[in-house]
Amino acid sequence: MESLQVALSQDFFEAFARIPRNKQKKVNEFVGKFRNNPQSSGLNYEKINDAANDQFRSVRVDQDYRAIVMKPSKGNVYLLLWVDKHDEAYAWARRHKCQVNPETGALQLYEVTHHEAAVETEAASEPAEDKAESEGEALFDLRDRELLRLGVPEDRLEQVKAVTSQRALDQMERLLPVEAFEALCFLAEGVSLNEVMAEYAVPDGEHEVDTTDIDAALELATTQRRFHVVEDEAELQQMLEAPLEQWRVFLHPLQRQLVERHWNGPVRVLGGAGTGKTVVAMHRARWLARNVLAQGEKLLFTTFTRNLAMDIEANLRKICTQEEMGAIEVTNINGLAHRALRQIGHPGQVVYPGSDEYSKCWDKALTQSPGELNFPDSFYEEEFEQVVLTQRVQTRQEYFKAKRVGRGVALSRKQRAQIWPVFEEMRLQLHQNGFLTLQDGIYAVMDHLAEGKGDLPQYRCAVVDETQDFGPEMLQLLRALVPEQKDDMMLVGDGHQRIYGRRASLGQCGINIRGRGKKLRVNYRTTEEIRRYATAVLEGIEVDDLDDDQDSLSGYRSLLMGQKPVLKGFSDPKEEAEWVCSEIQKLTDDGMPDRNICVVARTEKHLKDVKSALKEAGRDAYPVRRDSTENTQIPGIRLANMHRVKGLEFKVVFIVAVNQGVVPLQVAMDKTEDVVEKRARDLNERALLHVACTRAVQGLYVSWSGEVSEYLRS
Ligand SMILES: Nc1ncnc2c1ncn2[C@@H]1O[C@H](COP(=O)(O)OP(=O)(O)OP(=O)(O)O)[C@@H](O)[C@H]1O
Repeated sequence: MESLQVALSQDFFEAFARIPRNKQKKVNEFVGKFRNNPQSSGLNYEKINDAANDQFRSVRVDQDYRAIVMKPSKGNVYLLLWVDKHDEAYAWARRHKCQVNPETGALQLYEVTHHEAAVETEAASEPAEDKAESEGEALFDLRDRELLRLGVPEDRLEQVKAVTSQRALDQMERLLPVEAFEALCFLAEGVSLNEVMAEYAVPDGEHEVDTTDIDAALELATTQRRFHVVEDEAELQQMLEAPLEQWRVFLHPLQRQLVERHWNGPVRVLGGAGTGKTVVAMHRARWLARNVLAQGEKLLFTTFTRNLAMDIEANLRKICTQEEMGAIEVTNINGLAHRALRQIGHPGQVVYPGSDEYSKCWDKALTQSPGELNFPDSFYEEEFEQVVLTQRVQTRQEYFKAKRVGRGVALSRKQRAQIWPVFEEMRLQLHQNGFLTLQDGIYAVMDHLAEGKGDLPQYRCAVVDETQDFGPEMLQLLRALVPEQKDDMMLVGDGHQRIYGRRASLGQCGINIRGRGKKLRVNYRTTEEIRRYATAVLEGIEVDDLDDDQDSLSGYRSLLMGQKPVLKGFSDPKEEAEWVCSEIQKLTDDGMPDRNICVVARTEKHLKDVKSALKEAGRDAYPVRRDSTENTQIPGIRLANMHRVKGLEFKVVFIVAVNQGVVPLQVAMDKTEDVVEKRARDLNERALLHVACTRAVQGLYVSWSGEVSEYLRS
């Protein structure tokens, strides 16, 4: 007998997540039975009168619940589409269509009748300005053929051609298959037809589609973003245990294209906040472990921040087998450098700028500064970090030749000679105290590797998240640890989220991406309203593409719609803190678990008033830590500074104290007098606010007391 297969739809998991726990157990048993034998006579298939698709059947889960199943006329795959209470399940079946698109070959699921009525009513109550807009020109100047190739079903062509505004398009969301809606959204956002066609359309006239062949449809990446053929019982159980963690199985076709193929060298993945870069990186690591690593070979998965590395390791465990995990090493880049230094037996202790030890060395070094030049102390520190350390300058002669691109003050040869003693003294101080900077530490490791002593692990592949924050020496270290070859590296990042350090170019660090890579455009995390607000914070700012070009934040789209961010100013911080508490109270009264709420400020100090107000209100609150994973199960409001929330997400985010002088942080800005450096810091500060805003999934509250931050004034 031909073996039977079961594919579960993404919608099924959403429906499953919504039903009560005791019923989930029943559904779980049912799914197990169904998967073992979808044709089992005990399953009571019932035809649904008036269903838009005559292959839809309802199947009894228990007395109250029914699952909606598609029983194909041909082939050996059964589709499990929905689960709900009896009447609701039937209503769902009457409202949806599931069929293979004759043009694209993808299996599509979309609404038929319910929302058509809704669209009419909503159109009748459109605000005046939208009505005016909707009487205007058609939004899409496309031929039927192009629309069909983008996956618009034939029976929707006329409606799509009649769309005259973004709002009218938004209202069609459920009436269109997701891929077609997404493609139209990008066109409406101004992404060029060529780009959208390249990413979404089927090649013209390339293949014949058999609309009854569900097996073939399930092979397509477009189908796989919404349907998954379950491999085994263990996978099914994992999926049902965390039905909302859909990233584990349902990849966007663009994500899948990046993950499941061989690349001829390093590949770069760009994408704004929340576009699923980390998800791509994790799936890539699994794919490499399965398809590329030979016995005994290792993969390095590295990030900039420590807590993100820990989160990633915990998530990788959810999608990888133990054996695969055994070949994957997850660590943040500083941790990797520290360990390598120990392994090569380097006696130095790494010290970081801002630490007491480092500052003491500087106090001594600055005694050598030539008074006649009148440079501020900050100038020397910046010059040391950005020129001397970055270019490994050891001698006065080397300093004469060093490139000073990006420094605000030009220096003559004579001036270089005058200031060199400061750096010489700094190196001496560090050395005498047994200290070394991270950069020097990394270079020591690279020297060791270059000598070929063979006592440091090398990796077959590396997957890198948060690449935008890696300094040049870190990228060079990666290059040294991972020999150049096919499938050697994947680097994901977003220059708009650079909150540490400065720009480094992959190419200039020996990582040649040569056009390999893609940009992810669909924001999976935040609502469109929050995404737009967070993008506006960076308006007019130029950001690099991690290599030698520019990147931009246009051409993105979130598919979730929601409330506009709430913005509110107060005359003093106590009032602001009370407001935050009362808004939190409203949210928790409405059923939002407090663990899903995070209050963020530029620094810990600016969380003080909210902390006391929460305490007075008898609420649990605890800080997001640098060195632990974010355990989403522990109750309590989360508190964090802006740096700490990078890479995380919360249902609701409150950003407090967005005051003039705090955002951007005046003390950080005042530390430099160099104009170029000031601009770089301003960018980092804006990026911090952008990062904080983009952590919010459905609710964003931004507040201030006294004068509002200049970043919010426009
Ligand atoms: N294919 C997918 N299906 C469902 N959810 C997804 C998918 N891809 C990503 N997500 C979800 O979207 C959210 C953002 O994903 P992720 O953290 O990978 O984005 P990112 O681009 O790395 O974000 P950031 O740069 O802001 O840290 C997460 O909740 C993730 O689970």
